[in-house]
Order: sequence, then C-alpha cells, then structure tokens
Amino acid sequence: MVSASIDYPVCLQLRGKRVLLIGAGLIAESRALQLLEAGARLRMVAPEATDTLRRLASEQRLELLERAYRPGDAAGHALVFVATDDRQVSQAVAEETRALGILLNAADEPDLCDFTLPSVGRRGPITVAVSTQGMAPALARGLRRQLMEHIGRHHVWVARLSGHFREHLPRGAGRSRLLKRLVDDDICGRLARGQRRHAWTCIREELKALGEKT
Ligand SMILES: C[C@@]1(CC(=O)O)C2=NC(=C\c3[nH]c(c(CCC(=O)O)c3CC(=O)O)Cc3[nH]c(c(CC(=O)O)c3CCC(=O)O)/C=C3\N/C(=C\2)[C@@H](CCC(=O)O)[C@]3(C)CC(=O)O)/[C@H]1CCC(=O)O
Ligand SMILES: NC(=O)c1ccc[n+]([C@@H]2O[C@H](COP(=O)([O-])OP(=O)(O)OC[C@H]3O[C@@H](n4cnc5c(N)ncnc54)[C@H](O)[C@@H]3O)[C@@H](O)[C@H]2O)c1
Repeated sequence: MVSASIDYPVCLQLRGKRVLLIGAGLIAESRALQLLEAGARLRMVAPEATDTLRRLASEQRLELLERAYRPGDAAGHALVFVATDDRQVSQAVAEETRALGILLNAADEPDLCDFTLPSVGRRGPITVAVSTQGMAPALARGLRRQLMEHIGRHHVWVARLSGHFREHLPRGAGRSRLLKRLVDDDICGRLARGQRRHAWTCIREELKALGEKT
C-alpha cells in the first residue's frame, strides 16, 4: 500500500565529499559556512559573490567559479544546492541533477527540492533539527530556539562521556546498563541540579560493577 509520503531525516557525513553550491549571495553564504563546518569540498558557481565568500575563496577554503551556471556543472558532486534569485536557473539545475540522480536543495523552492533544510541548533555534539515538511519555516525556527533552551551543559557533558565509554568499553549488557544509567535521573538529572559529586559516585559504582564482571 502506498501512503502519502513524509520526509525522511538523516545526518549526513560530508567530510571530503564534493558539494556544489550555485549562487553566492547571502543565502548561499549561510549554506556555504555550514557546509564548510561539515568538512565538505565546496565548489561555488555565481557571477557575483559576497565579500565573505570571495575571502574564503582567496584563502582556498572553497573554490569559486565567477560565472553563470552551465549544464554539466553538477557532474561528479555528491550533493547540489542552488540559491540564486532566478527560478529558471533552479529549474535547469533540477533537470540536470534529476538526470544524474544527484540530490538537490533549491532554496525556497520546495517543488524542486529532493531534500529541504531543517532549522538547526547545536550544542557540542548535540544537534536539534526542526522541520515542518516545508509548511512553516518560521515556526521551525521558533521551535528550534525553544528546544535549544532545554539543552544544558550537562547534556553535552553526558553525550561526550557516553561517546568516550562507547569507544573504550566493550559492547555488552554491562556497558548498555552504564550508558542507560548515564542519561537517567541518577546521573544526568543530578548533573542538571548541580550535584556533581553524587553523579560521579554513581558512575564509579557502575564502572566498578562492570570491571568485576569482566
Ligand atoms: C528552516 C530554514 C533552514 C534554512 O534555510 O537554513 C528554512 N527556511 C528558513 C527560514 C525562513 N524561510 C522563509 C521565512 C519567512 C517566513 C515564511 O515565509 O514562512 C523564514 C523565517 C525566517 O527567516 O525567520 C521563507 C520561505 N522558505 C521557504 C519558502 C517557499 C515556500 O514555502 O514555498 C519561503 C517563502 C518565500 C516567499 O514567499 O517569498 C521554503 C523552505 N525553507 C526551508 C528552510 C525549507 C522548509 C523547512 C521546513 O520544513 O520547515 C524550504 C521548503 C526549502 C529550503 O529552503 O530548504 C530557515 C530557518 C533558519 C533558522 O533557523 O534561523
Ligand atoms: N531558505 C531561506 O531561509 C531563504 C530566505 C530568504 C531568501 N531565500 C531564497 O534564496 C534565494 C537566494 O537569495 P539571496 O538573498 O542569497 O539572493 P542574492 O540576490 O543575494 O544572490 C543571488 C545570487 O545568485 C547568483 N546568480 C544569479 N544568476 C545566476 C546564474 N545564472 N548562475 C549562477 N548564479 C547566479 C548571483 O550572482 C548571486 O550570487 C532566493 O530565491 C530567495 O528567495 C531563502
């Protein structure tokens, strides 16, 4: 049975991947900064670019081709973004990316998008992303801001510690127990209330129990 489709969210690993961004105005600039943070190998194509994008190009942080988009530009890229002020450009890019099977985001043109961008907030390794399936970007932004207020320093600390344990402790029931306890009220809750010593006592007990079993 086919039902009405809903969005499928993912967190992409873009380190070292070739990404094409067409347009180099203010919207493209904000996309570019996020893509560079994610480690993408970024090529931009636009006749006019912002000062910041020009500077990044002169520092070789990205490649900037100062000309209009041409069919053939998309080849060899893992993802393509278009953010120009000309719908015809977006349509031409969409034709090319569809033919090549490359996923496209067209700023403000949901009908041409293979994926849309959620409103994103970050704290350490924690990412909050809110999407409204294209219905209300301003609501996505407002909700993201509200949700971010609930992410505290203790969450970042617990996330990092969990990452450390997952890297260094062998998989198994003991490790799962420790990782679950890390996020429950005993530890995460105590950290939120500033009771660091109690939290550490629980962690030590769990590690000791784990050590005795292995
Ligand atoms: C979340 C965010 C991410 C980002 O862009 O980085 C994003 N838009 C943001 C803000 C924003 N955009 C607009 C307003 C003015 C209020 C309004 O018009 O509603 C505000 C609010 C503001 O600026 O405060 C205008 C707008 N946007 C789209 C249309 C076209 C249409 O809906 O048809 C129009 C009307 C244009 C017009 O009529 O002129 C379309 C899209 N915008 C999307 C993402 C995708 C759907 C996301 C979702 O599912 O929620 C989608 C489908 C495609 C895409 O671009 O990927 C970013 C928040 C950044 C932050 O967190 O700060
Ligand atoms: N999603 C959002 O949050 C959001 C918010 C505001 C605007 N937008 C949309 O994003 C788009 C870009 O907005 P902006 O403010 O950055 O525009 P802008 O006018 O600042 O920049 C447009 C860019 O497109 C380039 N361009 C024009 N024709 C081109 C071509 N043939 N080939 C390659 N590049 C070309 C220009 O050189 C320039 O770099 C608009 O469609 C706007 O509606 C999205």
